[in-house]
Amino acid sequence: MLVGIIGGGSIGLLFGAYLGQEHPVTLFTKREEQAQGIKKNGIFLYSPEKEGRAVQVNASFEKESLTEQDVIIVAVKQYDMPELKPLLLSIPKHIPLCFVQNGMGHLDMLHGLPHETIIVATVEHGAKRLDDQSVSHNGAGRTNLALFKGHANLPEIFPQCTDPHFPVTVHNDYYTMMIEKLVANALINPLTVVFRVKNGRLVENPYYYAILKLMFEEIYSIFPSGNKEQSFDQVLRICTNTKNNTSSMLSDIQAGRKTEIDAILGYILKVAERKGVKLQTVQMIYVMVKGIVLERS
Ligand SMILES: NC(=O)C1=CN([C@@H]2O[C@H](COP(=O)(O)OP(=O)(O)OC[C@H]3O[C@@H](n4cnc5c(N)ncnc54)[C@H](OP(=O)(O)O)[C@@H]3O)[C@@H](O)[C@H]2O)C=CC1
Ligand SMILES: CC(C)(CO)C(=O)C(=O)O
Repeated sequence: MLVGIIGGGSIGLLFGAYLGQEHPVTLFTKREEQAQGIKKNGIFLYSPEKEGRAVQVNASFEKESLTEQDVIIVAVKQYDMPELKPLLLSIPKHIPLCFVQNGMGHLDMLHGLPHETIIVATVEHGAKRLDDQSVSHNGAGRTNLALFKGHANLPEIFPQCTDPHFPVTVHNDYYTMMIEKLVANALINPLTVVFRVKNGRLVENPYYYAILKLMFEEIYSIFPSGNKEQSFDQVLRICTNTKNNTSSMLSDIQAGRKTEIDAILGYILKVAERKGVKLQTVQMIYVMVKGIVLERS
């Protein structure tokens, strides 16, 4: 299966390295020098259990060969999606597109795409790009997939990977799947920014944990999906599995990039407002992240 990946950041490189072991992968990058480096040397995959190894993949700065792919995984940040839209519209409608973004902010845009099959994914791995060709797999989780649009059989159109460190699970209900991950990101990402810590410290430090729990109570009152205890356990599981990772939002802050705060906490606050509910802790953490961003800019 010919796999195209748009975006050579933490997740694009991680997916490229795992899927590239079993499929011809082409990574479509924003910068020419990144594509050249990957074409020459491959992607270096590091993980705590294994020594770094290179996986050969193709890479391209030009986007013409997007039209030759069997499936395309879009691994740019949610805030880069509007700029990417013209490119996505130029991809033939029969090619399935898969979106891995955290938060819910991109879903409106997906409604406007003409493609017959659109997949959404929630990624529970912790990954951090070390440089243009290297990624550290800082916490093995799983990738959850669900159909957002279309009738395809997901295991047939999404590339299989037999590596036990890269499991993929298929879900029937995309909305529930995404809300579950939204809750985890709403707690982990902003709190790691405010406290400047890796994910694991949020459960290891009892004071950070107390805020995590307080925020969870507020968010669960807005999205009471499934059993409350199980829902909180799922957040703790993701936090623990990715304990050595720097969250994507803290990475954004450290690199002086925009953050996905509006697609994550901003979305939750809007839903709460529509329901006439005030989420005091969530509101405070949202404002704190916005303030930190302003200070860096
Ligand atoms: N990192 C993590 O552990 C996890 C991240 N996620 C989610 O996955 C998504 C991707 O995150 P992550 O990989 O961390 O983000 P990164 O910022 O590491 O990577 C985003 C990449 O997209 C590239 N890009 C931006 N615009 C374009 C474009 N027009 N064409 C081609 N490439 C483009 C950037 O290029 P350039 O390098 O030039 O800036 C960058 O390489 C996010 O929504 C995040 O929330 C989900 C789970 C875990
Ligand atoms: C899974 C987790 C929490 C990994 O850090 C993530 O989604 C992110 O950083 O955006």
